[in-house]
Amino acid sequence: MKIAVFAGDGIGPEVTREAVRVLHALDLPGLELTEGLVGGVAYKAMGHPLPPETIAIARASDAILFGAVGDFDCDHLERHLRPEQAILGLRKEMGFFANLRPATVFQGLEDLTSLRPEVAREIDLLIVRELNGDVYFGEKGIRTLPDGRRQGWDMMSYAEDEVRRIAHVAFKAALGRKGRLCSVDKANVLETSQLWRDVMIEVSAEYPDVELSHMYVDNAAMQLVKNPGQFDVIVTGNLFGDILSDQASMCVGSIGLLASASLAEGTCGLYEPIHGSAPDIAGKGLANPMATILSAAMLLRHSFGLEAPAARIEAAVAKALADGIKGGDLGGSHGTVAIGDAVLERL
Ligand SMILES: NC(=O)c1ccc[n+]([C@@H]2O[C@H](COP(=O)([O-])OP(=O)(O)OC[C@H]3O[C@@H](n4cnc5c(N)ncnc54)[C@H](O)[C@@H]3O)[C@@H](O)[C@H]2O)c1
Ligand SMILES: CC(C)[C@H](C(=O)O)[C@@H](O)C(=O)O
Ligand SMILES: [Mg+2]
Repeated sequence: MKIAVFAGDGIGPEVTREAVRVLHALDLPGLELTEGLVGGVAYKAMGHPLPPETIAIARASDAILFGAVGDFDCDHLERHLRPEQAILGLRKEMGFFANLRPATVFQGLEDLTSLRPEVAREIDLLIVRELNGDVYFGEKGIRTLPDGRRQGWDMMSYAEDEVRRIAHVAFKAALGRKGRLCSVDKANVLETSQLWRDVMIEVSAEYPDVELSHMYVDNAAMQLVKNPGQFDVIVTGNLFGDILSDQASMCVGSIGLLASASLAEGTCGLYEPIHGSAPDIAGKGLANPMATILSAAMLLRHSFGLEAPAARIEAAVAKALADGIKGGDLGGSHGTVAIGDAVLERL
C-alpha cells in the first residue's frame, strides 16, 4: 500500500497531518507513506511547484493524499510556476480525469448549513466533475489588440471522447445510487456545451436504467439552493464543477467537510479536500480536517477496495459531528488537532 502524501501550502499540512494519524490508527498491513513537496513550498525549496521528484513519487505510488496548494506570495509568478499548477499538473500528468465530490448532510448539522433545515436535510448528492479538459487546459494568454487594448483569452473545448469517458463514470455512479443523472451545461450559449449534451444523450442509450436530465448551469446554481434534494448525481465540466461543488459545500454546512476523489482509468487516484490552502486561517490550528480525513476514506475505498476501514472512518467523523465536535467553520470551538483526536477516539 504505497501512498504519496503531498501536504502543500497553508492549512494543507495541518489537515493532512490529521488524516495521516487516522490512516496510521487503522493498522493497515503494508501501509507505506512517502512525502513529497508540492505548491508554493515546492517552488520556494526547488524552484518549481511540481518538481520531477514529486512526480516520480506520484508515479511510484498506488494513491496520493493531497492537502492544498496556494500561496498569495506566489501570485505574481508566471502562471506555470504558481502553486496551483501542482494540482493541475498532477491531474493532467496522471490522467486523473474523474473527480467525485459527494455532499451529504451529517446528522446534527441540519441547522448549521446556509439553507433552511428542511431543505438541507434532503441533500445526498454526488458531483462528478470532469478534470482534464475544458477552459482550464485550453490555450490562453493576454494579448494586445491592434487598437492597443489588452485582451485576456482562454480557449474552452471538449473533445467527444473526453465527454464520453466522464459520462460513463457518471452513469455508472448513478446506477449504484438512485439512478438519476443530471448533466449540467450551458448549451444555450456554448458550442462546447452543445457537444457535451449531445454526447451525454448518445451515452445514455447504454444505460436504460438511468434517468438522464439536463440543466443549464445558472439554473443548477439556483436549484442547488432552492431544492438540492432533487439531485442524485450531477455530471458537469471542469469549470462548472469547481464552482458548483464549493456551493454544495455550504448547502451541507462547510467547505471543511467536502472530500474528493480524482480517478484515472486504473485504480490509482488522488484524494483531497475540495477546499484550498485557506491563508486566512493557516498556521492557527483552526482548520477543519474532516474533509481531508474523509478523503482518506475515499482513498481506501477507491484505490484499495478497502470498504470496511473506509466506512469506519466515515462513521467516526459522523459520530464526532453528532457528538457536537465542531470547528469554527461550523460555529464550534474545536481546533484542528482536537477534531483529529475526536475522530481517532471514535474509530
Ligand atoms: N485543490 C487545491 O489545492 C485548492 C482548492 C481551492 C483553492 N486553492 C487555492 O487556495 C488559496 C486560497 O483560496 P480561497 O481563499 O479562494 O479558497 P479556500 O478554500 O482556501 O478558502 C475559502 C474560505 O474557506 C475557509 N476554509 C477553507 N477550508 C477550510 C477548512 N478546512 N476549515 C475551515 N475553514 C476553511 C477559508 O478560511 C476561507 O475563508 C488560493 O491560492 C487558491 O488558488 C487550492
Ligand atoms: C486550485 C484550483 C486550481 C482548483 C481547481 O480549480 O480545480 C481548486 O479550486 C479545486 O477545486 O480543486
Ligand atoms: Mg475549487
